[in-house]
Amino acid sequence: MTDTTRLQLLESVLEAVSVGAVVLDADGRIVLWNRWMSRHSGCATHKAVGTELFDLLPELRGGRVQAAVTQALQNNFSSLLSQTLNRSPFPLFASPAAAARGERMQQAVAVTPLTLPIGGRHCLIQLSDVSMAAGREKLLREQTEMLRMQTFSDGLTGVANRRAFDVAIDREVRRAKRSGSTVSLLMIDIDYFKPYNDHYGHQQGDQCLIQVSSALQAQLQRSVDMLARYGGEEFAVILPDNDPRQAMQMATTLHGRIVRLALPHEYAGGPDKQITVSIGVATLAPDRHGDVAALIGAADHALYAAKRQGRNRIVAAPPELL
Ligand SMILES: Nc1nc2c(ncn2[C@@H]2O[C@H](COP(=O)(O)OP(=O)(O)OP(=O)(O)O)[C@@H](O)[C@H]2O)c(=O)[nH]1
Repeated sequence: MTDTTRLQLLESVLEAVSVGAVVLDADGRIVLWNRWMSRHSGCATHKAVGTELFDLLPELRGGRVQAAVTQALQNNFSSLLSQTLNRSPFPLFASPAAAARGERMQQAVAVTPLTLPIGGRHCLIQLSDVSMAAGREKLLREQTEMLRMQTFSDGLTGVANRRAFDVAIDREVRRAKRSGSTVSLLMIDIDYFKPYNDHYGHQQGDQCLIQVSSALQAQLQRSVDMLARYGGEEFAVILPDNDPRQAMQMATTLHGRIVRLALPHEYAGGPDKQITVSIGVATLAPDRHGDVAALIGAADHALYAAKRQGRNRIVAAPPELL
C-alpha cells in the first residue's frame, strides 16, 4: 500500500467512525473536524478548519475542556473529562429535532496530546455519545430506588414496613446507648378494627388504615421520627432523643389527631361511634439496661394495658420494665 493510499484510507476511517474527532494545532486552531462533528454540531468541516476552537465555541473557554487542551498542548498530558462534572460540554445534538428542543447529547470527552515529527505538538479531542448509557444508568438507579422503597415500605399505606422498623429500632437503640441518650417507642393499635372490617368490608378497612397512617405521619415533624406499620392494624412510632414526657406529648397529639379524623365506626365501643386508637408508650433511658426486645415488650405491655382498661387511651410502661 502506498503512503497516499494509506492516508486516504485513514481519512475515510476518520470520516466513517461514530465518534467525534477534532485535532488542534499548537495554537489551538482546528486542523481536523470529522464528519461526525459536522453532523452533530451543525458546523461544516470547511467552516471549522482553520478557526480557533475557542473562537468557534466560546462557551468552552475557561472550562474544563480548555484546561485539558492546555494540559495536552503545553504539558503533554492526556485527560478524560469526568462525565458527572461535564455531562454535555460541547453543543452537540443527536438530531436536528433534539437541537430544536435544545437537548444536548451526553458526551464522553478525551483529550490526548499528539507529537508529530513536523509541525510540533497537536492535540486530539475524541467525543462520543453516551446518552444511551446515561439513560440506562438513570433507569437502573430509578429501579434500584423503587426496589428499595418497595423493600422498606408498606404496600398498602406507604409508611415504613416491619422490616424497616426492625432495622431502625435496632439502629436507634444502639445509637442511644452509644451517646447516652433516650429513645421512646409508641405502639398504636386501632380499636375494634375486626368489627369495623366485618361491618364495612375489607376494602373500607384498607381505606381506614390508609387514612389513619397518613394522619399519624403528618404529625411527625422531625425527620428522625419514624412511623411504621408494625402489623395488621398496629403501628409503631420511634422517637429518638425523646424522654417520657416528650413521648407522652407526642402520643397525646397522635391520639387527638385520630379523634379529630372522626372516621365513623358503628360498632366502636365508645359513645362517639368513631375510630379510636390505643397507645402504649415506653422509653429506654440511659440508666436502664434494657435492649430492643425489652423496649418493644414494654411498649406492647403498655398497649395491652390500654386495651384492658377500655381502649381509646394512652398508657405509659413503668420504667422498671426496661
Ligand atoms: N382491611 C384490613 N384489615 C386488616 C388488615 N390487617 C389486619 N386486618 C384486620 O384487623 C383486624 C384485627 O382484629 P383484632 O386483632 O381482633 O383487633 P380489634 O378488633 O381491633 O380489637 P382490639 O384491638 O382489641 O380493639 C382483623 O379483622 C384483621 O383481619 C389489612 O391490611 N386490611
